[in-house]
Amino acid sequence: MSAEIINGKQIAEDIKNELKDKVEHLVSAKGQPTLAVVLVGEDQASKVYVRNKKLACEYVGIRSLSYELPEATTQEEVLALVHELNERDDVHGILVQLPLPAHIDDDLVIMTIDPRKDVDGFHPINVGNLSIGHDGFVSCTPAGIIELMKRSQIEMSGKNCVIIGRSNIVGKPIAMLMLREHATVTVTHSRTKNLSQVCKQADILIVAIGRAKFVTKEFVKEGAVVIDVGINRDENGKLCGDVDFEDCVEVAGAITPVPKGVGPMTIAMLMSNCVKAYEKK
Ligand SMILES: Nc1nc2c(c(=O)[nH]1)N[C@@H](CN(C=O)c1ccc(C(=O)N[C@@H](CCC(=O)O)C(=O)O)cc1)CN2
Repeated sequence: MSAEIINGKQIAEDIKNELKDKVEHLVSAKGQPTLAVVLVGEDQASKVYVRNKKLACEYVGIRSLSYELPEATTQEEVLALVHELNERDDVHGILVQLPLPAHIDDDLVIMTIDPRKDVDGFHPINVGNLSIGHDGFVSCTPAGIIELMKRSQIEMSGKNCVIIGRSNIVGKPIAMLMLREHATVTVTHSRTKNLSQVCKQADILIVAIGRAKFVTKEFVKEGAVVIDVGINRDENGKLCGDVDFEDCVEVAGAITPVPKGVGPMTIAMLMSNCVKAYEKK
């Protein structure tokens, strides 16, 4: 039996179309929703993501203000820009693309963003709100995973969910969100014993470890939902996930591909957070 392949690209398009309609009706005396996009340095992947975010903004009807700064920009200069954007009434969301160059402290920059404009959901106040179940911005990749499952009619309540990876951007927030959906959650990492056996207990397996094709069919229970958050290059330079797709597709009940799985949802949820920031103002 072959798994259902979850089409993240199509679901992301649907979300952007819904947001476009909403923005058309929302735009008012408050002016156009506006996202400030800050990119520092020359990371090629980051440049692609930022370009795609700006294109998504244009599609949905969000104005984007672009700050593309050279690698040599100092931490103080980035912090000064964030302070300036915090103060501006016509800026509703601030996005600082990660990773920042090594001489800039990511955490300090994130903590400087006004939590009400933190559309990435990385600020400790938003992370705290998520963990106690209060309203706030939820980081885009984990929010996208939940939306992907909801729109694919995947039941989460009461299911056994195993997450591989404990990063602040994906592993920890997706654990909180799966708890919110009433799943039983296990977070695994590099020191977890018998990893493949733990994963094989999962009804829903979420993989975010950044190792190309790490998860093979030995990790997957027959019929399980497999969500692949990885973006890697294989030995031939081809884009691939953390899951060995060809191997797992025969065992899983549903699976996300890479590309066109979770990735596009990250950008759709960023758009959703921008509209939310605008509505809240
Ligand atoms: N400030 C942030 N920085 C980073 C985030 C983030 O959410 N906020 N996440 C990642 C990168 N990322 C968004 O910024 C991101 C990654 C991948 C995709 C995506 O659509 N991927 C495509 C493939 C694209 C390709 O060809 O390379 C897919 O999976 O289909 C979107 C956004 C780190 N930094």
